[in-house]
Amino acid sequence: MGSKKGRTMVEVGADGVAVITIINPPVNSLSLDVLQSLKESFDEALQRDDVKAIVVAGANGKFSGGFDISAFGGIQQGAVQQPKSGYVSVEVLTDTIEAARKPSVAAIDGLALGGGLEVAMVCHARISTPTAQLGLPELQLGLIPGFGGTQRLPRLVGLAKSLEMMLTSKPVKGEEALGLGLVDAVVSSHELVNAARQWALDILARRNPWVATLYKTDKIEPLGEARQILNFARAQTRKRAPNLKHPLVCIDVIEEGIVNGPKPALYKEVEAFQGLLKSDTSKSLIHIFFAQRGTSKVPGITDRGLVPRKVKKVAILGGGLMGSGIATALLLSNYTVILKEVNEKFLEAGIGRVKANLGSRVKKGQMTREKFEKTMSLLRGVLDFESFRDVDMVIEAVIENVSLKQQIFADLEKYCPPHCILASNTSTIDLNLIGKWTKSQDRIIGAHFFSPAHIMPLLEIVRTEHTSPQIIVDLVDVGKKIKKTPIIVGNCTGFAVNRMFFPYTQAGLFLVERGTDVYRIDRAITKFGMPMGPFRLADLVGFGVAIATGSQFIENFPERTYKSMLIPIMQEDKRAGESTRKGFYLYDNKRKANPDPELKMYIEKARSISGVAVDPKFVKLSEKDIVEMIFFPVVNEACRVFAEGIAVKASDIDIAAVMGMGFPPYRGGLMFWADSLGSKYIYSRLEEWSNLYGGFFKPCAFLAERAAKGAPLSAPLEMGKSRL
Ligand SMILES: C[C@H](O)CC(=O)SCCNC(=O)CCNC(=O)[C@H](O)C(C)(C)COP(=O)(O)OP(=O)(O)OC[C@H]1O[C@@H](n2cnc3c(N)ncnc32)[C@H](O)[C@@H]1OP(=O)(O)O
Repeated sequence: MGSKKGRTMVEVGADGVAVITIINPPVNSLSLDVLQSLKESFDEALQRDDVKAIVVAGANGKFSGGFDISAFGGIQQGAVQQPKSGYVSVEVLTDTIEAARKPSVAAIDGLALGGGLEVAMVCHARISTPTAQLGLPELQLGLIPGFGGTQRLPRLVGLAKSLEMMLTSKPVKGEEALGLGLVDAVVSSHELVNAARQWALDILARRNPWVATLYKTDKIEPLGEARQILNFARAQTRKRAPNLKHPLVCIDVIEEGIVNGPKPALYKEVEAFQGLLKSDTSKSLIHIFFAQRGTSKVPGITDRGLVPRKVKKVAILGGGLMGSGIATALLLSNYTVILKEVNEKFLEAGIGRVKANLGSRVKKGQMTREKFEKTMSLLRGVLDFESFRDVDMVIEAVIENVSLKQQIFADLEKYCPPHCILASNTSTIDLNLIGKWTKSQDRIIGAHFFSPAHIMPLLEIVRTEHTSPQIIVDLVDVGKKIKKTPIIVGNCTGFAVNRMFFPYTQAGLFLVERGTDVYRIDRAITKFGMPMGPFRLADLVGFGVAIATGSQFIENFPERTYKSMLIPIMQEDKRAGESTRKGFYLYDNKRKANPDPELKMYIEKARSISGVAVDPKFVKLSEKDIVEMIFFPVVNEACRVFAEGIAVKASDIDIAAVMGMGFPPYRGGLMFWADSLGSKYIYSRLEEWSNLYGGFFKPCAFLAERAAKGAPLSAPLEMGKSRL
């Protein structure tokens, strides 16, 4: 027998209250061992004559983060034996705890998520702290609540609110939970367990109600109204997430409880849960959950026991779109920020942008006026380097000009203290080149944000062969503090995300020149699950940027660049994308994109420059073929990024694709999705296209090798092959 994963503990006080504590660090997840132990603890408490009432709590200030997600993999593969269907939900939670002759109260601090909240909801009352987070985020994992949550949450907070909580996976905090009726009282952390004990005794004395949540009816709407709410939620879900089935399954299970009663619905819930656990969607989303947490674990860097140093004051060079966005992100996490510009006018504009970013939060009610003023007071604008003498980190965010950046880094070395992290937000330029005139190569690092920097969740941290591990660990820590998911990548043109984006646009241009309709391509790609197809994206980014970054790629990877003149021709005609209100689409006042019949003219011109003719096969290309011809070149590039050691793990590429490109998480990220199709298949298609249409499609050596072995693309590289 392997060692047990977590347990519960029972302590009986002189007041006759048994406190059952869930202990399974770090988040007290409900492993099968914890659940078994919970059942035994309850059996003990219910049998003992000296126990009158029960409190359930979690160790170390966290109630429970829910079912143990790391056990799902084993269950999916059949390697872990599960208890029989309905055992936990019905036999343990409903028939043992909720139906007990002794009252129980949940004492909730920290987290009560998923199965954690479901355990709390079978108790006869709940007390929480104001900061506790309560929610059912199972849908985020492609699942539905499986321990009765679909039945009990609606009965506590009403149908509409419970649907919102489940469909968005968003938790509520203590005070809101109190207002909703999800908890019965809110008290401070140090009073929590005693308040829960007293509440339990008061239930016993009938001073507080003894509620079996499953049979509560006062919050559920009458059948007709309930059906309306459910149908509305169905329609919205179909519109918002047309590729996902599990939200609809969730709504069906909730409806079952309203129509046929909650007890039979508990069995339907379990059955649906187990079915969904086998789905590709849940496998993909669970993969993403762990991949996201794995990005900050880099062998040789984060396993050395280095402690991140404290970064308090950060200087940013350049108050343009990127610089002001980065400043906003830092300010929002209470960093002191110095913004440097070259003249008063630019400085004022930069500070104005930060103000506007924060101001829009005030408008949306996400920030109080007072907090806004306080946050703005952390920002100081400057025109020279004098105040750089005590900064802990600098982020350079000026235009992409090599000699300008070289000069700046030489200056930084002079003015900044020796411990200061010297970061550049460049998206394409080699960091070694940027730091060429300094002796500080070991503290130069890339901090590549995505626009808008205060909103996009990804931060590419670029290390060179000189960057010291301490500097990397420091920047990862700052990244996490400003709520970004950091991925650590090697130094090259375009790093991970832009290297993948490049063939995305290029493949689109290739198809269009051969006769596939621009709008059909974008539609097929958005149907696949991308937020935007390649052409709508090019409009958003703007043709100026697209051409500038494109030229970096042409220079560095000429053999695999598809050279189309379509974008430059349009740019010349003052169509430069959304900012000029014309690009591949026409834009109205409300930023709505409409097809433009004039586009044909430009396409014909580009076609004749490339010397290609319309091919009827491409005019009628199926949606599946469009998706594959756009994404297989992207997979091919991702394989290079992996094989070159630019990304350390395939799962980092998955996160880069999901958070940097908007690749649908329910497909598990780019490499995970590619593996679901198989390396052989992808290789054979690219090989076929490469023979027909040239080097742009040529499968790389890594892909060829994996295909020949029938090996997954995501399998780790052999040791020692990585460049870094
Ligand atoms: C039958 C039931 O209905 C089914 C379920 O309950 S499904 C599970 C529902 N619960 C969830 O989805 C919650 C998932 N967890 C989270 O959202 C977040 O981890 C959290 C809000 C709990 C904590 O966030 P945060 O403090 O940022 O820490 P985070 O890095 O995410 O997690 C800390 C560690 O706990 C692990 N962890 C978190 N929740 C876990 C869970 N439910 N099971 C197993 N491990 C979990 C993480 O993998 C991470 O491990 P690591 O340190 O080895 O990387």
